[in-house]
Amino acid sequence: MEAVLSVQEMKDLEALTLKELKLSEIDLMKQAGLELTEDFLERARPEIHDTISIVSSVGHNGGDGLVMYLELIKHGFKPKMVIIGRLDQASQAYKYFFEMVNKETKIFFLTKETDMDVQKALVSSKYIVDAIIGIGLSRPLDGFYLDLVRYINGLEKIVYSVDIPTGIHPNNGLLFNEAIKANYTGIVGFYKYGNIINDALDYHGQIKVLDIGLVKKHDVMVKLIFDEDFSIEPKKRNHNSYKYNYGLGYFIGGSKTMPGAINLSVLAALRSGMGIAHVIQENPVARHLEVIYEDINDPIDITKVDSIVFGPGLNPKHEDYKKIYQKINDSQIKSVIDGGGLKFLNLDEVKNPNMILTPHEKEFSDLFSVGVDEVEHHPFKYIKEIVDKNITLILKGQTNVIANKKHIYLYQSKNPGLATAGSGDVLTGTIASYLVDNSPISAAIKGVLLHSKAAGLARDKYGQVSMIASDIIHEIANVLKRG
Ligand SMILES: NC(=O)C1=CN([C@@H]2O[C@H](COP(=O)(O)OP(=O)(O)OC[C@H]3O[C@@H](n4cnc5c(N)ncnc54)[C@H](OP(=O)(O)O)[C@@H]3O)[C@@H](O)[C@H]2O)[C@@H](O)CC1
Ligand SMILES: [K+]
Repeated sequence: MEAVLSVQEMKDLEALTLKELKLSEIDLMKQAGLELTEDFLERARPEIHDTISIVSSVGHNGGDGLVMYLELIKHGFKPKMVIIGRLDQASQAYKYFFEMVNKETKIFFLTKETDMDVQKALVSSKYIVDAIIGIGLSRPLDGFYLDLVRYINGLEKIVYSVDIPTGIHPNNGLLFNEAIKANYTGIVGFYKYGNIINDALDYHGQIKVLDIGLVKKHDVMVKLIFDEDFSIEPKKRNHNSYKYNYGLGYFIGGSKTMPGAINLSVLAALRSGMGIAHVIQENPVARHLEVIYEDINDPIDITKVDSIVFGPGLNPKHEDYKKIYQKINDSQIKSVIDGGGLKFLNLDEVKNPNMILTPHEKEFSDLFSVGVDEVEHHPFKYIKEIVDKNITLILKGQTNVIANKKHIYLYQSKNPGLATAGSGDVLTGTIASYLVDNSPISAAIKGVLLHSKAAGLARDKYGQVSMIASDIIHEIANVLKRG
């Protein structure tokens, strides 16, 4: 599990470190540059005769680049140093290292007149270090900056980005207009939001977080989690037990046009260990031998049910579903609200503290009646708004957000094969199964992890293009057999 910070938290931590450890900005920049150089040598593995260009602007990201220059020459490399921006705006710490580099080499300053020289330096390099802009990026790139980033991307060199690829918004991971496509990124101190979410995965290349001796922050709410952080082992089975010991689930959803969704959910739950499952579906088409099908008008005794999935493939125009939703909301039943079920939800009227919402980004933005763009730009603002209402949230995406009032966990499956119809329905089933014996947040985490591991096996078998949602269900068995 790794802390993920906002830019402000990172800046506060930097200030705290300087104060508590009585360090100067020069000390900290030096430490960052040292760690970045070690990482660059270790992961990008340049050979001593390889040509390297370090491209810096005049902020502290550029300062890290200057220290890298000084370290690389100590290791026997002969890098070229390119600087863009106005030196008169640089900090004292930057100027300190600038003077040292200036004594060692002829620096290429990027201006209109020197444009061709810089191009030549970059073209002749095997490696380019991007120390242009880091977490101080405050607006879209334009002018020389934009041209430079485009030029570097066009060269297809081995690029190592310092802290974050230049052009990625440090607080939301979105591309402003253009960003460096890195092969490696050395992240200074701690993950920032911009290293993880939205466009981040497509621009960072391989990442590593570098310890530069910042003081540790203990009250971090946002954390990146990994498979090994949580056990997903299902409930142990006794010989002397029967199906109700492993949970009774209700699965409500499906419609004429989407009869499969609720079936994917129920089958995933059964495969994940749920003991017995009922489906309530308008016009059931597909019927599975292991499932009990009920009519939408049959009364459900909600007090006997261990968990409910409400919504996959559900047609929200159907009035009877509204009554069921109200019953769920008026109770404390552990429930997963997904797809069409989310349409009944009014965030200000949620009463049930055991609800897990599983929207994708569009459904998430619909909950607030805002555009997708808005939630992409300010994801944590909206996530906090939901969890403050005592709701557990799984915001599905290439980075999944799993959150409640106390924690915001980020989890990356790194499996583009998951972008296939029905994979979200399967997820509701894995969560429902864990809900029988776990709190909503634990079930949410375990459900996401099991789903992701099973999807990983499905990808290994069928490839990320051909894998489909049913394959994920089959592979649940292989994950649990192994685990
Ligand atoms: N946090 C830590 O503990 C440590 C952090 N460290 C390092 O410091 C980095 C953060 O440094 P930072 O705050 O100086 O910001 P940085 O990324 O260099 O950018 C600011 C410069 O970019 C400019 N600029 C902005 N947008 C622009 C645009 N669109 N187009 C053009 N220019 C633009 C902006 O200009 P201005 O907006 O002032 O005109 C200013 O000149 C961090 O990523 C890490 O590498 C380590 O050294 C030590 C420990
Ligand atoms: K950078």
